[in-house]
Amino acid sequence: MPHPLRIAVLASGRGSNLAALLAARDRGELAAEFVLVASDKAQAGALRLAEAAGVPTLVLDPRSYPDRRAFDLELFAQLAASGAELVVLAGFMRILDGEAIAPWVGRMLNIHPSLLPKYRGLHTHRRALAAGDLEHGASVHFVTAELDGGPVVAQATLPIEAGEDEHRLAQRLLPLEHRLLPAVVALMAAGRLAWRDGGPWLDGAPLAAPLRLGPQGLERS
Ligand SMILES: Nc1nc2c(c(=O)[nH]1)N[C@@H](CN(C=O)c1ccc(C(=O)N[C@@H](CCC(=O)O)C(=O)O)cc1)CN2
Ligand SMILES: NCC(=O)N[C@@H]1O[C@H](COP(=O)([O-])[O-])[C@@H](O)[C@H]1O
Repeated sequence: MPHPLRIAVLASGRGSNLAALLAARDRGELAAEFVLVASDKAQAGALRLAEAAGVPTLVLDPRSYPDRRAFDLELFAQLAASGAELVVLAGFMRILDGEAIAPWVGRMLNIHPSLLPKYRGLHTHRRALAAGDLEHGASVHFVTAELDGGPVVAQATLPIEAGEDEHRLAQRLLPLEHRLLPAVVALMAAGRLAWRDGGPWLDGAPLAAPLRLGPQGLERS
């Protein structure tokens, strides 16, 4: 029996995606040990969730560093020291320096609230509504230096409802995120999803297209 995957989570906000990961672990659906939750925001709700779950926490204040790269290099030095084998960005709101993350490409995932490659960056729900899109969704992708440009592993979609605003759309998307992210991380923990030859492989073969979140879980598209 392989050891549980050692996971560190970076979060800047409320931490509902962290909570979903912890819950999946507690249900026996995710063979993981959470070794650290780190944030750039001392008031992040994710830190309170981690403390309540007995997970070590770390806060680094960007204002204490001379520049972004110095902050990121320290952050990832701390992640390495934690023994993390996988880093999950769960609402982490800083663009990361390419040099700092280079050793972690293939070992870092992000959940992004859009159907990538549409709407990289911020304000995704607002942009989907402004574009008149009929559907929206979330993507889990490997993190690379290119912002939200790494290979997409899986996506979840939902129809956009007439007249809804960005806050309602965001709230309706969250439950799908809370299923999507743990399902992908569980594939990593089970050794089924891996990074080889510069891209994602699933069950021993290159992942040709993102998986889709269906009623029964992740499905090949
Ligand atoms: N090098 C990479 N860094 C990050 C990635 C990535 O794929 N490559 N993913 C993002 C997560 N993210 C969207 O999913 C995202 C987070 C933050 C921003 C952004 O513009 N941040 C601003 C500050 C915004 C704020 O403080 O409200 C900034 O860093 O200047 C865009 C997309 C995480 N990092
Ligand atoms: N660009 C990154 C980004 O916008 N991520 C989004 O931030 C929210 C965090 O919520 P949480 O703190 O409750 O998990 C989530 O909706 C996540 O997709």
